[in-house]
Amino acid sequence: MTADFRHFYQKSWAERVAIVAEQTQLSAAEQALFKKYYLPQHHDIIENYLTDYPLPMGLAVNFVIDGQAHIVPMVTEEPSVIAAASNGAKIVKRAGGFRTTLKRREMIGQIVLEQLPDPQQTAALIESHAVRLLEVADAAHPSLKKRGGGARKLRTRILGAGYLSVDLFVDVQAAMGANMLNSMLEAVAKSIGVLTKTAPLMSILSNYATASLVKAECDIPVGLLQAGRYSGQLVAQKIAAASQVAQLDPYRATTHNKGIMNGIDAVAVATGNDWRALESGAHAYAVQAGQYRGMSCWTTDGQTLYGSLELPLPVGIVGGSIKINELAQLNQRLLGITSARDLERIMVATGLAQNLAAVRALVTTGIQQGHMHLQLKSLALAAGATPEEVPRLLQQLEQAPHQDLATTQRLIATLRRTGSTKKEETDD
Ligand SMILES: CC(C)(COP(=O)([O-])OP(=O)([O-])OC[C@H]1O[C@@H](n2cnc3c(N)ncnc32)[C@H](O)[C@@H]1OP(=O)([O-])[O-])[C@@H](O)C(=O)NCCC(=O)NCCSC(=O)C[C@@](C)(O)CC(=O)[O-]
Ligand SMILES: NC(=O)C1=CN([C@@H]2O[C@H](COP(=O)(O)OP(=O)(O)OC[C@H]3O[C@@H](n4cnc5c(N)ncnc54)[C@H](OP(=O)(O)O)[C@@H]3O)[C@@H](O)[C@H]2O)C=CC1
Repeated sequence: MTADFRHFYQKSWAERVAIVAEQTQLSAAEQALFKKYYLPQHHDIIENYLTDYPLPMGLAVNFVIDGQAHIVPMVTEEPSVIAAASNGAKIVKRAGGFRTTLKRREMIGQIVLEQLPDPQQTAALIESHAVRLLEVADAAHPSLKKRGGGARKLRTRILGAGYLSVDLFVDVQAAMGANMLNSMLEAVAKSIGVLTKTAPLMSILSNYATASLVKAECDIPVGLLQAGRYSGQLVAQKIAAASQVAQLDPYRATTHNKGIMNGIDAVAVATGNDWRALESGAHAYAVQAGQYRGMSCWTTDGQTLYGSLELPLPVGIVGGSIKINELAQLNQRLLGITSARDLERIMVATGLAQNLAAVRALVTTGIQQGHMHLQLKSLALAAGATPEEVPRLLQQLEQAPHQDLATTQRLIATLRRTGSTKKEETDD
């Protein structure tokens, strides 16, 4: 790289493409990709914008949540995620659907004070001015109060080593609220600075959104879980056992939780929400009593499988880039939602459906049968197959002793040479 990237952000789009093309020796065809996915309005969303990056969007079906039927748009690059969510949702639908509970929806922000000789005294001083400080918070973003939201509570926590966290709880209404809350926190921090005669270290929302918890539950008669040669009762026992392992072992819990986030992240992206915020909050919440554990819990009494998942899911239906993302808007219509609370309920149910399908597959056929069957399409495309060649290749790949790139490339070569993959079949 020899180019000077100073003020790169002030260059026009064509200038940026020319610089990148020269620096990395891009062909005309490669540069054309930037144009293919370019959306002018996205210059205003991120910095140094070059192009869009397409991800597939599909629909998970069969969801019944609190008595309402839903289709769930999901954006994901991973095969079998949407099939699995639909599969889990179908089982729960037959059992009457998911129930959800959402008690409150507030975001928490922190103002951290440092080097305090007597944190307890500072905490008491701040708490004695709580009413005034809540007014300062509301004045920093008055439209929120007009909408029925606003600052609700102030709490102090002594962190040790001379640090004190002042936590502000805010009802952010239909938004995720990070920016609104940050503005409020910075205003309150100034007042606290004057009050305590110390300059706060920092002010920022916390993604550990414990005041935005939502829970999904389901009760499944074991007969609905039967899979191949496994009775429903046995499948229920094995799912409960897998759930227990995820409570005991962080190695398993991490994968168990990845399966849950397969669903939640895909809905977060489809609705224009900040999936990094959800990921960090969800994993932090999975650390109970000092150990990282499975986020969901499955138990059985031999007749019914009981499932539950509780997570902090601070999402919005306005704010951030949601209003300027046409597909995020359209997806709210597909979901049939008009509030952030509705979106939280659907997301937590999607996580539980996803988890049910994955764990049921793990304890019966194994994950590869269903997952690899769908993954093979990606493998065929990655090996260079045309969409027209994929169906014939899949038939052959299903039979092949090794479902890998080299085998797939050999099958494609044979198909193109002979019009059939038969020869490769005998070669292998
Ligand atoms: C893949 C299935 C669903 C097949 O399962 P199956 O038994 O062949 O499905 P089925 O024929 O009984 O169909 C049941 C329903 O599943 C859906 N379904 C079924 N097939 C499709 C398809 N092709 N496309 C779209 N939807 C599909 C569809 O809704 C269908 O209902 P129907 O439409 O027939 O009324 C099943 O094996 C499964 O759920 N597997 C789990 C796959 C999974 O979790 N994938 C995620 C990637 S692996 C991972 O990242 C997470 C993990 C596994 O590590 C987490 C963990 O360890 O806990
Ligand atoms: N740690 C983190 O997670 C951080 C995340 N972020 C980012 O912050 C963004 C989210 O912040 P957020 O404050 O939600 O977004 P915005 O800054 O966009 O604020 C919300 C906007 O929605 C408008 N609005 C319209 N109707 C409503 C309603 N009914 N309820 C509430 N607001 C309404 C508000 O209008 P009005 O102005 O009239 O009130 C405001 O303009 C995300 O992009 C996230 O990635 C930023 C910093 C840190």
